[in-house]
This record gives sequence, structure tokens and C-alpha cells, in this order.
Amino acid sequence: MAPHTEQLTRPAVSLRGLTRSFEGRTVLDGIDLDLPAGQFTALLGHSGSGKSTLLRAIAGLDHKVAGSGELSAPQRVSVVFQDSRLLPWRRVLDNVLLGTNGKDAADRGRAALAEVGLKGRERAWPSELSGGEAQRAALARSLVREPELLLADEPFGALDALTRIRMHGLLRRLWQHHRPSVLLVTHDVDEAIVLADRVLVLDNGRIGLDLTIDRPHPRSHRDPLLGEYRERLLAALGVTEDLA
Ligand SMILES: Nc1ncnc2c1ncn2[C@@H]1O[C@H](COP(=O)(O)OP(=O)(O)OP(=O)(O)O)[C@@H](O)[C@H]1O
Repeated sequence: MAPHTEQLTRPAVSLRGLTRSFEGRTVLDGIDLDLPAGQFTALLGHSGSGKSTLLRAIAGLDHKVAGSGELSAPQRVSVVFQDSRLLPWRRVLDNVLLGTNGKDAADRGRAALAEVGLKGRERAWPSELSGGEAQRAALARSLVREPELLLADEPFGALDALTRIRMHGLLRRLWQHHRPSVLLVTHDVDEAIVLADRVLVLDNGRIGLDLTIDRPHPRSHRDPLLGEYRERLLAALGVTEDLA
């Protein structure tokens, strides 16, 4: 393979045999996974299945996972959590600029805030933002560094359903504009299938299902063709009963 081609096809994240146990209980059991550069991947699984543990390992936040297998991830990684983690004593723009430098940092910060729909809120305090606005600011903060990999751990989990749908559109546009590789941890099957090109289901410490969502973006929550993917994912998650 020519070096140029190899560069293009090298995965952004590569895991081989990744294992993690807590007090003798195995949570990740020899995970093998490649995330291609620029791909949007969602990770589903029951509560306690190890989704956050896997994301923390990829983020380099879990030192105990080191040596359990092979793990390679890019240098520039941003992480977004369920709560915005904005520092309450810093204004919104100063939060976005945290850890950035360079002469044009402030301009990039303002541009990032405009991109997430927070133009004019640069000098607001985090306490003055709604939950959705705070998550927008968190996304601006993560993107101002132009990450190669964006890790998102239930970033919309605390938002109401309508705000969440609007945030899906925002995250999709940000991804298409900046093109980081994305790994989105979510409980929400619909969120996974409208956003991701590939959905993984974590089950018993392993990737139980690896499903490609072959539909063009932008997708609609109402697209009937997504129904088949939803069924397969719900079956993989063991959700087979109607509520009736
Ligand atoms: N620091 C820790 N110490 C002990 N046990 C832990 C620790 N972190 C995670 N665990 C355990 O590992 C398992 C997986 O946790 P993890 O948070 O990765 O699950 P999850 O799939 O993200 O769950 P949820 O969807 O509820 O957020 C859980 O049983 C949890 O109790």
C-alpha cells in the first residue's frame, strides 16, 4: 500500500485485547475495535455494561487499563460529558478558551460560540445558561481545539426531548464541518441511529453487535427505513417486549 493511502486509512482509534476489571469483576473483556478517522460511531449498552469505562480508557483517563492490551488514540482528543463542566467563576468565552493559546484563540472561541448558536452570550456566566445552552458551550469548548477525536458520554442525557432533538442536528452539523472521529455513548437508540454511521452494542464486556447505518445524512427521526435498524438494536439489547 502506498504510504499516502495508508495514512488515509489508518484508524483513529485502535484497541486490541483491552481489558478492565474492578475488584475482580471483569467489565471490559478483551475488546478489539478500530474506529476509522472521521467516522461517527455510537456505543449502546445497558446501564453498567462498561460504556463509560471504555470511553475513559480511550480518553486516556484510566491509567489502570494501560498494559491490559494495545490502545492507540490521537493526540488531540476532546471529551464532552452529560453535565457541561463549565467553571462557574469564568464567563462563557473564558470557559471555551480554557487551555487554548495563540494570538487568534479569542477569535476562534468567538467563532466556535457562534457556530453552536451562542453568539452574544460570550460574557454570560454559566449560571445564566439553560441546560441546552450549557451543552452548546461545552461543544464549543471541545471543538475550539479542533480535536481529531471527540468522545461524548451521554452529552444530551440530561436534556428534555425537544432540546435533545435540536442538539442532534447541531452535533451532526459540527461533525460534518470539523470531521473529527466521534464516539458517542448513549442510552438512546434513536439518537444513535439518526447520528451514527456505525452503532456498537457493548454486552458482557465485548462488542456484541457492530451495525453499519447505511442512510445518508441528515437523517430524520421519522425515516421509516431507520425502523429496521432500531429493531435490530433493540433485539441486541434484549428489549423484545411491548409495554402493553
Ligand atoms: N472506579 C470504579 N470502581 C469500581 N467499579 C467501577 C468503577 N467505574 C466503573 N465501575 C463499575 O464498572 C461497571 C461499568 O461501569 P460504567 O460506568 O462503565 O457503565 P456504563 O455502561 O457507562 O453505565 P451507565 O449507562 O449507567 O452510565 C459498573 O458495574 C460500575 O459499577
